[in-house]
Amino acid sequence: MVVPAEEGLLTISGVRVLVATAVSVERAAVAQAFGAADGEVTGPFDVIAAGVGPAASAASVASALTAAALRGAPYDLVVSAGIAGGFQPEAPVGSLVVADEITVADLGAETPDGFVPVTALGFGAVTHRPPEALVRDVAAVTNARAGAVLTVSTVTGSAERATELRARHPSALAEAMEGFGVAEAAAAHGVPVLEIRAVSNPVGPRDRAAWRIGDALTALTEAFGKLTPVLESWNPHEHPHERAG
Ligand SMILES: O=C(O)c1cccc(C(=O)CC[C@H]2O[C@@H](n3cnc4c(=O)[nH]cnc43)[C@H](O)[C@@H]2O)c1
Repeated sequence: MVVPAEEGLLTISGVRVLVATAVSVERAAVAQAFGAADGEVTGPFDVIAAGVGPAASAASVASALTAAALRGAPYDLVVSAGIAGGFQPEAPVGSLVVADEITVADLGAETPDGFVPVTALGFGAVTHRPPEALVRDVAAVTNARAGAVLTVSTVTGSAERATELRARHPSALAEAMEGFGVAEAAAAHGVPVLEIRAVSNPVGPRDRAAWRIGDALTALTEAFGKLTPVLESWNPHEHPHERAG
C-alpha cells in the first residue's frame, strides 16, 4: 500500500529506505528504477551518492541518518548499492549479488603468520549481517545470488590477491568498497542494512577496459525496479540490526 507521509515523501507500508551508492551514475541507475530521470526520487527510497570507499560512505550515511532522525522521519533500512567485482565463476559479469554478510576484508594487521582481523586484536567488528528473510526475499525477486560481499579499500588487481581473499572468505561472491562503511553507520543508528551489487568486472588481474559498467548499471536498475513488493511485506521491527564480530 502506498501512503502519503510528511515532507511529500511517499512510503510503502510506512517503510523508509535510504539507498547509498558511491557515485552519481550508480545513483542515477537506482533512481531510474523509480522513474526519476533527473535523479529526484519520490517514493519509499531516498537515493544518495555517498562517496567512494568505506570512510566517505560511512560519513555520508551517518549524516543522512542523523538528519532524518532530527526531522522526525528516521529511516527503517539502509541499502548499500552499486557495481562490484565478482569472484569467478560464482558471480559472472552482469549478475546480481545480495549480501548475506558484509565483511571488511582488510581491516586488521599483517603478521608473520598472515592477516589478522581487528576482532582478533580485540577491537570493533568486521562483519554485519543483513536481515536473513529480507536477503532471501530480495535474492528471490531479483534473481540475485546471496553470499558474502567483501569491502576493500584497494581494488583487487591480481589473481594471487583474489585467491587469498577467497581462501580467507570462502563464501565471498563479490568485493566492493563501501558496504562495511554503510553498515557501520547504519549500526550506529540501530538501522538494518542490505547490500545489493551488480557485477561489472571479475575480481582478479586488473583489466579496466574489460569492465562492463553499463551492463552492471542496467542490472542495478532492473533489480531496484523489483524491490517494492518485497519491502511492502517486510516488517522492520521483526528484524533488528545484527552486528556479528
Ligand atoms: O581503474 C581502477 O583500477 C580503479 C581503481 C580504484 C577504483 C576504481 C573504481 O572504479 C571503483 C569505483 C566503485 O566501483 C566499485 N567496484 C567495482 N568493481 C570493483 C572491484 O573489483 N573491487 C572493488 N570495488 C569495485 C567500488 O565499490 C567503487 O565504489 C577503479
